[in-house]
Amino acid sequence: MKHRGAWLVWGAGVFAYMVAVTQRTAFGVAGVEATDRFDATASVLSVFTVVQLLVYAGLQIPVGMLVDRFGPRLLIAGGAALMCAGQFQLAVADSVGAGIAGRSLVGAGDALTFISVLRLLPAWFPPARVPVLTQWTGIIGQLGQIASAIPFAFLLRSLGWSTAFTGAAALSVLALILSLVLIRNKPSGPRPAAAAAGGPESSLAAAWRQPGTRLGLWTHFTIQFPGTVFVLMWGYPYLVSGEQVSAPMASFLMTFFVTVAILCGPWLGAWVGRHPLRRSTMVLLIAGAMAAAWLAVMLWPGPAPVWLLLLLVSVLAIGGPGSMIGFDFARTFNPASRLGTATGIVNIGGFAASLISMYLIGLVLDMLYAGGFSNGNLYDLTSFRIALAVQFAVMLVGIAGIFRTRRIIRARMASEGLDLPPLREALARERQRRRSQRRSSGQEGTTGELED
Ligand SMILES: N[C@@H](Cc1c[nH]cn1)C(=O)NCC(=O)O
Repeated sequence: MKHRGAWLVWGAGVFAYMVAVTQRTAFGVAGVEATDRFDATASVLSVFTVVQLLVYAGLQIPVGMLVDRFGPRLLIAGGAALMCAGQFQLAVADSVGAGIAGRSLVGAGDALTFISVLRLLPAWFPPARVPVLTQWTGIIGQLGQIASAIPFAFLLRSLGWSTAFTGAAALSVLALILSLVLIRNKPSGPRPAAAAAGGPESSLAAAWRQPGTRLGLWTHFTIQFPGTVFVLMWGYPYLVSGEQVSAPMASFLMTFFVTVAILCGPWLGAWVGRHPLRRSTMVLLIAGAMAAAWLAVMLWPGPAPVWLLLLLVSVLAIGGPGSMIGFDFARTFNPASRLGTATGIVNIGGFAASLISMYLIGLVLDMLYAGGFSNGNLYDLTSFRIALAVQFAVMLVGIAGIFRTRRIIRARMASEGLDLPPLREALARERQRRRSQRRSSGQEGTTGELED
């Protein structure tokens, strides 16, 4: 049952997440100014991003356990406070060390936010609504990038570094106030399930032992990273220097990425709600589509045509909302008492895979350049394509993880008498269900045939 005030609680949580995404992405917009301010090279600047992501990923499990112990409200507010401190530190920083300290605080505050906001959903909304609302949380959060790309960038260019970062810090003060005023961990009334018995260690061990959590981790690992690597690091230089795309076209492709991610999120959420037993199949299909799109671009003789790049960007963009299926696994396979811990485990996947891939791609590019393969151009098209192909290896690791954990889950289901019908049979039943639904006009079906 949905509870009174649920939308306000969720709204404040989503606002806090959107602000976190703004803080996360603000530094990327300030690259040129940061080079001047810190007198730093490109590789030193990339340390800012890597440290921030490392802090974010490293804190996921402790934060998940803290959410289970103290509830989301305190953590969302704490996250906003840390990000405010981090952006203010950046506003006044004038050395690389001081700047990295600011980015670390931002990464820590960011780490506290997303899984805490997801933790609010099952407490306030009926289970059938949670997959779609999980997607909406992700989608609305991504709009935070627009706040850093437009108003923050405007402040930076017109009023300068310190004012822009102080303004960003002020945004987190607003998120802090709203979360303290509007967010409640759960509706008032009788206390639901008690906290995990046996303390934090056993909650972590129990969440990890649950193969559904690991299936979520491998899901997030496999399909979130190709898009993250593309948007956060290598996509723009690959398009402009490798594929010889003009700068405005590259920016258009990046914007197109966000648009596709926003458009397909609700559809994916609704699909997952209707076909919970086919979630991993959807994940594998998305992974296959990503690998096929990259392969087509890499094998294209010479620079790829724009239509193919649009196709690539669309498929990569589906990875963002697609990876949210990982959180759905965490939610449906774990009791509420350790949901934060399980969600934290899942959320490490995509960020770990992204960091590994970003590093390996840079390493291969450097090796090809040093070996004289790149014709004196670090970002030579063929070298770039070879370097980007390391993503296939990372993806294979993830797919192997999905198959392994899915096999364990299906074996457990079979031992409990829950046999999954073959996909072809399930699809035929689904078609049959749709036909009879159309015939009995006006009657709305709520469950899909694939659920049986
Ligand atoms: N998959 C992303 C969020 C997302 C949703 N739609 C597009 N991207 C994710 O896992 N986010 C975690 C975070 O902290 O932002």
